[in-house]
Amino acid sequence: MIRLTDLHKSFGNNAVLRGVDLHVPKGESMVVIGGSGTGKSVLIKCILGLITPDSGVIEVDGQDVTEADRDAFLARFGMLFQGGALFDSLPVWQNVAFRLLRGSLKRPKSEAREIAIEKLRRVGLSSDVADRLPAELSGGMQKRVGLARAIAANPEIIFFDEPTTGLDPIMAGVINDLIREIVTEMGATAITITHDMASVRAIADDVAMLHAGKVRWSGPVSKMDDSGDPYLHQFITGSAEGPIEAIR
Ligand SMILES: Nc1ncnc2c1ncn2[C@@H]1O[C@H](COP(=O)(O)OP(=O)(O)OP(=O)(O)O)[C@@H](O)[C@H]1O
Repeated sequence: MIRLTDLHKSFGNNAVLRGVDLHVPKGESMVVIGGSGTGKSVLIKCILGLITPDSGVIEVDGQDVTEADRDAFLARFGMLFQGGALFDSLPVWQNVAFRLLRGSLKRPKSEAREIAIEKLRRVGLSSDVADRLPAELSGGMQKRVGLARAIAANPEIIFFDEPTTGLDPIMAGVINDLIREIVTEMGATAITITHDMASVRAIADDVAMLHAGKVRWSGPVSKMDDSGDPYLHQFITGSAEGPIEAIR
């Protein structure tokens, strides 16, 4: 369970988060949407402790994250970064097993490799990909490798940052379906940031829309189309007409 209460964060006079409240129950898939610059990445970075909020409380399973042991806390998270963020000089399997080869999750090398190959298989990649370099793979394959890395240590909580950016619609659909399947089978709590409405519909149990520093609307994905909220409606229909300024 992740709970954010009255989270504030400014950079100079740019007040990005202005009282964000958000609750993600255990095992649920929450998708956060909102225009560019509304603070979606800042929100995730606050949860991970990469950015310190100015005020507000972040709890994971009822514990205030500022009181948690850092290593043990981070070991519970998996993250699929925007653009994959693979290490070019490391073979695919070492990218997948990155966190299993060092730090508190460290395993013997042969075991880490075995886990990497199993996770690669889970995302639809065969073992002969393991010793290739990321640059030798297509964008869709790299995204799968990033996904395999995110789940390598069986995290309880997974963040997906723009998981389909740069992929063609068919590959995006494949990645969306994989994310949904994996989150369900792992029983993980997931938070996804995306602009891709197809992703929202494929991945979300619940949706939260950030606007003007707050959660403008949140609710089950099934209620999104009939929310009656003009901001959400404009966003999901991609319309230039509506309360959200199209020029930013
Ligand atoms: N470390 C930082 N220092 C100063 N300003 C920052 C920092 N990180 C983010 N910001 C600002 O916070 C605002 C929100 O940024 P953020 O990256 O969270 O937006 P976003 O909603 O994820 O946007 P996008 O959809 O375009 O990725 C922006 O105005 C950005 O310039």
